[in-house]
Amino acid sequence: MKPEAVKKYRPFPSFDMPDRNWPSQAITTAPVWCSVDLRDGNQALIQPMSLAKKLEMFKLLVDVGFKEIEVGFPSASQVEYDFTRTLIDQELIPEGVLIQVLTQARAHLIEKTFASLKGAREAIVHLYNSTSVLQRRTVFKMNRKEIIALAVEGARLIKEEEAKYPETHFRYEYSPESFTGTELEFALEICEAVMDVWQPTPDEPVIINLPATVELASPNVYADQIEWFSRRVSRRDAIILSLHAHNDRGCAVAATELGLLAGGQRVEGTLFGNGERTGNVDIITLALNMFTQGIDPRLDLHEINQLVEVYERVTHLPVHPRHPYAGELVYTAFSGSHQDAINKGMTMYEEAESGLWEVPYLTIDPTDVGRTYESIIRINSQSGKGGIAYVMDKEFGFKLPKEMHPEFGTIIQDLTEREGRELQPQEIYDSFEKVYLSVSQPFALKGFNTVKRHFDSADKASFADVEANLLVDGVERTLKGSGNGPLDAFCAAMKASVAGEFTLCSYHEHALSGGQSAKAAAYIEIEDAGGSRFWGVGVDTDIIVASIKAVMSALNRSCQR
Ligand SMILES: CC(=O)SCCNC(=O)CCNC(=O)[C@H](O)C(C)(C)COP(=O)(O)OP(=O)(O)OC[C@H]1O[C@@H](n2cnc3c(N)ncnc32)[C@H](O)[C@@H]1OP(=O)(O)O
Ligand SMILES: CC(C)C(=O)C(=O)O
Repeated sequence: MKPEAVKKYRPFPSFDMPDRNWPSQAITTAPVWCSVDLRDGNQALIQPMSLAKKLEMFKLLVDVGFKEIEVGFPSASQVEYDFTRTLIDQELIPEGVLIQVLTQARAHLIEKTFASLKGAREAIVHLYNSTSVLQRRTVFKMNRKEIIALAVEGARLIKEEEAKYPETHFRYEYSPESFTGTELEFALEICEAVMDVWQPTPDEPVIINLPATVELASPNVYADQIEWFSRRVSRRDAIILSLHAHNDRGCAVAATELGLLAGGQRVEGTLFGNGERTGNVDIITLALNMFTQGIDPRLDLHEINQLVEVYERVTHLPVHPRHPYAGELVYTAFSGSHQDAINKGMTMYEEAESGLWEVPYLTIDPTDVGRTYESIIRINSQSGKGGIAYVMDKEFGFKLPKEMHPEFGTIIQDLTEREGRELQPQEIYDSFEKVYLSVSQPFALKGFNTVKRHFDSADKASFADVEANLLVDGVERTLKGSGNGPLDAFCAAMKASVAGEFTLCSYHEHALSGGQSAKAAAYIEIEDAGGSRFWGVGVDTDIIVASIKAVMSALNRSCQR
C-alpha cells in the first residue's frame, strides 16, 4: 500500500462497558444451530445452486443434525421459490426440522414469501432491513424514524399475511442487518418496535438476530455489543438471541464464541464458512471447537470427508488443505519434532487407561471425524527419524528399535533431499527393503540347520551346533559352528570362516503379523573390527532364521560400506 492510503481509514469507535460480564463466562452447551448455507452461502456463489443441488445440500444438513435451516430467499428467484415448494409439496422436511426463509421489508416480497410457504407445518419467516449509519445514509437515504417505520411496516405485513395461512405455525426472526455498524441504542429501539408488533411470549419467542453483516472490529467488541443488547432488551425471556457473524477480519469464529459468552443462544452460519465475501462463520469449526472441550456439539460430524465431498461438489468451492478440522493436511505432520511428539503421544494414548486424548499437536483424535491415523505423519526433508519409524510401524508393521532410528532416519533423509519432494510410505518401505532385507553381497544364506540343541536346568548354559550353507561372493560354502544358542553358534562359524571379528551389540525381535503364517522381524546391530556399527534386519516365519538373516544383513552392510 502507499503510505498515505492509511489515512482513508479510522478506528472503530471505542465503546466503554467496564461492567462487562462475558470475559468470566464459559461455553458449556451447544447453541441452537441454524444453517444458512442455502441462503447466505448460496447467494455468495459464482454459480448459485440448482434445485437438485439445493436438495442435496438440504439432505446433508438434515443428516448432520441441523434443526433449523434457512432454505432460501423465496421471493428472490424462481429456483428459490420452487425449492421451498418442493420441500413442502414432497414432504421432505423431517419432523423436528424447521425451515426458515428470508425476506426484505417490502410488501410484494413478503406476499410471495408467504405463498412459498403455503401448506408448511411450521416455518420461520426472517425479516431484515439494514440499520447501520452508513447504509441509512448511502443506501436508504432515510433517517432513523423512517428506518424504524420500514421495519415496523414489514413486521405488520407479516402479521397480516400470517392470517391467510392458518394451517402453518409461523415463528419470526428479525435482523437489524449491519447491526455491528449500528448505534446500539438505535438497534435496541428498532428491535423493540418490531417486537411491539409481533408480541412475543416465552412460549412463542421471537428470534432477534444481531448480525456482524460486516466484521468491523475485533471479536471482543462484538461480544460487548451482544452483552449490551442482551442486558437491556425488554421481554428477554421471549427472545432467542441469535448471532450471525461474517469473517471480514478473519475472526468470525472467535467473535461468535465470545458472542455466546455474552448471551448469544443461537448461531447462524455455514459449513466451512462459505458466504458473502470472506464468508459466514464456519459452524463445523465452532462445533468441533466445542467437542474438543468435552461439550456435545449436537451435530454429527463423524464423516467429515463426506461433508467436504458434498460441499465442494455443490458449491464448486474448495476446502483449504489447512481448514480447521477438515483440511487435507490438518492431521499431518511433516516436521521432525512434531512427528516425534505425535508418535510418542499416540503410543502413550494407546497404552493409557484414562481414554483421554492427550496427543501433542493434535487437538482432536482424527478418527472422531472419520479421518485415519495413516495420514498423520508424512515424510519430506523436514521430517525426522521418529516420523519415519512411525510410518514403518503404522503402514508396514516394522517396529524399528529406537537405537536404529538414527541410522534409517539418515538414509531416508538423504533420499528426501536428493528427491526434493515428499516420499510416499511405499518408497520408504522400498528403501528399507533394499538397504536391509535384500542385501546379499558378499554373503547369501542358502540353508540353515540346527544340528543339535541342548537345554537342562541343571547345566550352567544351553548349547547348540549349527550348519549353514552360504554363497560367499557367489561361491558355495558350508560352515559349522557351536555356541550357547543357534545365533551364537552361527556368529562363531561366520567369524571363524568368512567374516572376521565382529560383536553383537543389540538384538530385538517382534511378530510381524498374526495368524498361521505369522512372520517375525529381527533387528541386530553389530560392531565390526574397525569399531563401526551397522544394523541388519531379517524376516522369517522362524524367529531363529530371522535373526540369522539379520546378522547376515548387518555383515553385508558392513562389507559394502
Ligand atoms: C446481508 C444480506 O445478506 S441480506 C440478503 C441479501 N440477499 C440478496 O439480496 C439475494 C436476493 N436478492 C434479490 O434477488 C433481489 O435483491 C431482490 C429480489 C430481493 C430485490 O430485487 P430488486 O428490487 O429488483 O432490486 P434491489 O435488490 O436492487 O432493490 C433495492 C431496493 O430495495 C431496498 N431494500 C434493500 N433491502 C431492503 C430491505 N431489507 N427492506 C426493504 N427495502 C430494502 C433498497 O433500499 C432499494 O430501494 P430503492 O430501489 O428505492 O433504491
Ligand atoms: C440477513 C442478514 C441476517 C444477513 O445475512 C447478514 O446480516 O449478513
